[in-house]
Amino acid sequence: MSDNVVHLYKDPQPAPEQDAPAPLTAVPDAPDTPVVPLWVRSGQAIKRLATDERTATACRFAVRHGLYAWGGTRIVARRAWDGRTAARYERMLRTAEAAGNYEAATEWEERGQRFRDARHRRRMDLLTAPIDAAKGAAAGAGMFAGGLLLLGIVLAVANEDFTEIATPTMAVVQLIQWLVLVVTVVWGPLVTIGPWAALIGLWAVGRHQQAAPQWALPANVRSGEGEPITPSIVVKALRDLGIAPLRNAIKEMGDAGASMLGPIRIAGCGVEVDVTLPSGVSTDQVQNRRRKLAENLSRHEHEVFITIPQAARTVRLWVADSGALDEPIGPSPLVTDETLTANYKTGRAPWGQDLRGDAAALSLYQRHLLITGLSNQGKTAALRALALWLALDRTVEFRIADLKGAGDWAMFLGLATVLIQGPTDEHVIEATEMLEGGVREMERRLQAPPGTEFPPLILLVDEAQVAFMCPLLDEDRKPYGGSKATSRYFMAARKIHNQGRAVNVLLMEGTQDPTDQNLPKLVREGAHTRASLALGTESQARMALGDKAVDGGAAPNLLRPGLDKGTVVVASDGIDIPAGQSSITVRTHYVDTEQATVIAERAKALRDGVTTLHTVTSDEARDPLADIASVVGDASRVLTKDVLQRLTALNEDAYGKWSFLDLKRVLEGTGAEPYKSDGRMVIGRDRIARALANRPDTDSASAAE
Ligand SMILES: Nc1ncnc2c1ncn2[C@@H]1O[C@H](COP(=O)(O)OP(=O)(O)OP(=O)(O)O)[C@@H](O)[C@H]1O
Repeated sequence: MSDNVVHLYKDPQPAPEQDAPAPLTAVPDAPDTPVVPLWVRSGQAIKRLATDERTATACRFAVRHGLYAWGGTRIVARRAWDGRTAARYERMLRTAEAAGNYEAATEWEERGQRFRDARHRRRMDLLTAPIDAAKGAAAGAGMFAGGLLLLGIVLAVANEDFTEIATPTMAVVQLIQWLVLVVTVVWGPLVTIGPWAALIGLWAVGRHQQAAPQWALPANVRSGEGEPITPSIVVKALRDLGIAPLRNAIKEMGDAGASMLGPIRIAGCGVEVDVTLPSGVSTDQVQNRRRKLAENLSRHEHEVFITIPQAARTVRLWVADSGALDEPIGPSPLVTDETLTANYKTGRAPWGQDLRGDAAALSLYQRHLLITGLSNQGKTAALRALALWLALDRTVEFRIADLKGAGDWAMFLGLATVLIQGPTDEHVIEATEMLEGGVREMERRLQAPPGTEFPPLILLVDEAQVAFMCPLLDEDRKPYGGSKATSRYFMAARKIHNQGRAVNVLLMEGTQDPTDQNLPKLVREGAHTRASLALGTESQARMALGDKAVDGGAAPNLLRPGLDKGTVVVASDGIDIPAGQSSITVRTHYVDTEQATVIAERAKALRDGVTTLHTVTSDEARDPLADIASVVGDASRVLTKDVLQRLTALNEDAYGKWSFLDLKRVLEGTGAEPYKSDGRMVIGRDRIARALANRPDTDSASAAE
């Protein structure tokens, strides 16, 4: 019924909530907060006050300015003492002696002696000086009085007035009276102000010299951020290095410890200075304290490089301008200069900048290369930049195995003659066979008549540690990985290292996080150019670059993973390394994958068109399917073992190293794959014939795509 009722008034609005009487709730009394005793509260307040940053700043301010006055007094006193005594000569003499510079020591001794003689003469003169001074004063006073009298007489005669004789004398007397008056008026304030003025002078000297303890100095001075490197800062940093003989020798030298330093030269985004260490201090003692030295110079550890130049007992410090190393370097000439070409023999790959900011270019001519580093530090990018430059020389052939296979080398498709991409054991087998193919080519070249010119063949394996760690055995039970005399990858790499250089068959390897297992000693030492990005430990740095480079100051283990991406420490005779140094640090230009693809396209344009193999077949352009068909002959089926034997007999070079896997790989997808007959693997004549008849015109096994 209610549905039929039409109300004559609007729907009643619900009563506004505020009109409803608020429900009364009983609020309990706030619980009694326990009263903290006064002494605790006072203690807390004092603690808060004492630890407040503003209190610390105020204390520092007060102490600093107080000590400026005290420090200034010491400095002025010392200067006065130096000026009056032979202390300065003594100090310089000790400095020269401590530095082993006996010639300078003799000279300072002579100068000191001359100073003493002159001082002695002055002192002797002082004995007779009062009498001479009295005589001089008496004579002067007499002459002055006589002069005044004469002037008075002249005035008296001129004015015809006898009283004028005394006028000049009286004028002088009055002048003296005035002077006395002035002095008596000024003296009081002078006595009051004088000491304060002197104090302000001393304070100003102390302030100028920052003569207060380090902790009391203002924050910006304390941190030394951006502080330029001056001789005194370097000497102080060396003194506080914690090497007792060095500290003592510098103390002996006094302020002039700077004589240990050569000139401070601007070098790229930092400065460079040679330090000749006093006897008893060895260069490696300084090298081992790189972090402390950097901190003493108000720099981060990675901003200070210590190398050993040729001069004996000398270390060369390179100190970056604060933060300069974190600035990116510009793009690679490979990217910016579209007309750039390369010359394998005479050219150098523009790789980056050294720390001095000079272009760092690497010659790859007849040098095997090894680049290592922790994961994700820019190893592939650095290696690829070199390969891309080399690709701009159209005579260079590349065979590449990327055992990560994430597409970092994909742009070499159509540029490299072999491109293997992937991390599986199958890929390792292919990479090994690629290297063995390189060995065969090398051996062929070695047998050529002397003087034959060979085009460069670059065998490049990225993530080579995957190959060394591969546990797979071939059909002869020879391991692909490992570092035994039977290890196939290892032995192929060794052979190329031993003999490939002279015939331009070169191996370039990129590996990660080196250990003795994933980068055997013989392989690391076979590379002529060794480069390393950031590494974890010094022992890894030794593996990557060799003992000589590390002993000479190379320290990729001190690069900062993540922050120093693309920075490589290089030991090679293919790059300009300052005399006496064994390595150089290069900040490489980053060529990303997109840019790399563009450069690769340019390189392809220089070539007539290269067919890239994704698997490795024989060196000669043979037709394996046809060869298999021919060795199977009329028999309806032949054991795969026999097929392999017959293939070897047909062409030892092409098929001598073939295994069952090769046979299977070549026949895969053709419909003529090996199959089991009577429990043994065979190849069928009819199937092969069908496969031959049905195959497209181009051989799919070796087609580019
Ligand atoms: N020269 C460089 N300057 C700045 N950043 C770089 C440089 N080279 C590489 N990087 C950065 O480092 C990243 C990793 O580079 P890359 O793939 O070459 O390292 P990787 O050491 O080969 O890594 P992994 O071996 O772990 O695959 C790049 O994506 C890039 O961001």
